Amino acid sequence: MALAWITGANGLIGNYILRTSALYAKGWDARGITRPDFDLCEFEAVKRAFTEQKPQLVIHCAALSKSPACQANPLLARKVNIEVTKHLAGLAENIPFLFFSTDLVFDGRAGNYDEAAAVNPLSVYAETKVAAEEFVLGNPNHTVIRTSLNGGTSPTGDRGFNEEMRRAWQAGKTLNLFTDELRSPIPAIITARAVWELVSAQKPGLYHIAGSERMSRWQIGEVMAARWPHLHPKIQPGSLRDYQGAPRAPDASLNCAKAQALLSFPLPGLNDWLAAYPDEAF
Ligand SMILES: NC(=O)C1=CN([C@@H]2O[C@H](COP(=O)(O)OP(=O)(O)OC[C@H]3O[C@@H](n4cnc5c(N)ncnc54)[C@H](OP(=O)(O)O)[C@@H]3O)[C@@H](O)[C@H]2O)C=CC1
Ligand SMILES: Cc1cn([C@H]2C[C@H](O)[C@@H](COP(=O)(O)OP(=O)(O)O[C@H]3O[C@@H](C)C(=O)[C@@H](O)[C@H]3O)O2)c(=O)[nH]c1=O
Repeated sequence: MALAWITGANGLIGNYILRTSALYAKGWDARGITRPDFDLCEFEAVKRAFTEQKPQLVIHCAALSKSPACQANPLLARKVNIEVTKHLAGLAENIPFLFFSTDLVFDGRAGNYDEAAAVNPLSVYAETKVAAEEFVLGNPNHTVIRTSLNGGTSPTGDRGFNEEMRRAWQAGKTLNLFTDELRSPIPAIITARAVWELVSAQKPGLYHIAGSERMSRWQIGEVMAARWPHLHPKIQPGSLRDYQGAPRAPDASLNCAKAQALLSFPLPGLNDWLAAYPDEAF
């Protein structure tokens, strides 16, 4: 079987892509590339490993993936999210390369964005993603996947939006959740299945892969609270107007019709998926 590198494999999405490879990617020998293997900013070490291992596919999930962290450390955000991506895409020039971008490349004024919509990043995180996308899409054999809030169980237990909420409630905190911020939340295990199907389709390019239901952060909080009543979850309605950080996109919901046309299954809405899998760890 041909070797596939999954960078960021200790993270939320990368770990699901790795874990589901036996199920959804039978032709691939998926190898997780994690920070303990090497720091992706050490370009010589990365090049040596790439030359020795000769992967035939790279799914690049590694990133500085939290908006606040990127806002606080723009240089590191650009190094990891742009320069690392450029280096890996360069090494993978002649093989399929898939890069993860975000719904936050949009300013959220319209919502229901398709792949033809104009980007307008409002944060450092989003700016780094736009710059990396442009480089990756310069290679017609490479792919950019824009996704929205992903949930699930991560190796560190704190990477999914659902995990962040659960930890806050376990600590007795009250979550102030925006009623006026809309996203397209998706279980990361669904993202992983869709990514493997895109790999099999061998149709590189730009794709949106996200949940089919547009939800506010408040609505997401309500469904999470209903799933864990034993945590006595406390939420209160909040507004973007009161947020002190970088400007936020009011409606970054994604239109995923282009990817959906290639998938063997319907991209679910979060509510429907949670109802269908009440016992799934989430
Ligand atoms: N999760 C979400 O809701 C969304 C995610 N995305 C994008 O999807 C991709 C995957 O996101 P997600 O899985 O949530 O991210 P995580 O933060 O869960 O995982 C990112 C991984 O990248 C690794 N990493 C970061 N810097 C380096 C480095 N210098 N060398 C080696 N490894 C490094 C981290 O290692 P370590 O564990 O050691 O810190 C971590 O395991 C990212 O590009 C993100 O921007 C886009 C939209 C939504
Ligand atoms: C959702 C939300 C956040 N916040 C605050 C908490 C936090 O400090 C800050 C940033 O929110 P988030 O951490 O959700 O970051 P956000 O900008 O929503 O980005 C998220 O979506 C995509 C892009 C990802 O990559 C995820 O990893 C995650 O970073 O806003 C609220 O006060 N109320 C809310 O309802």
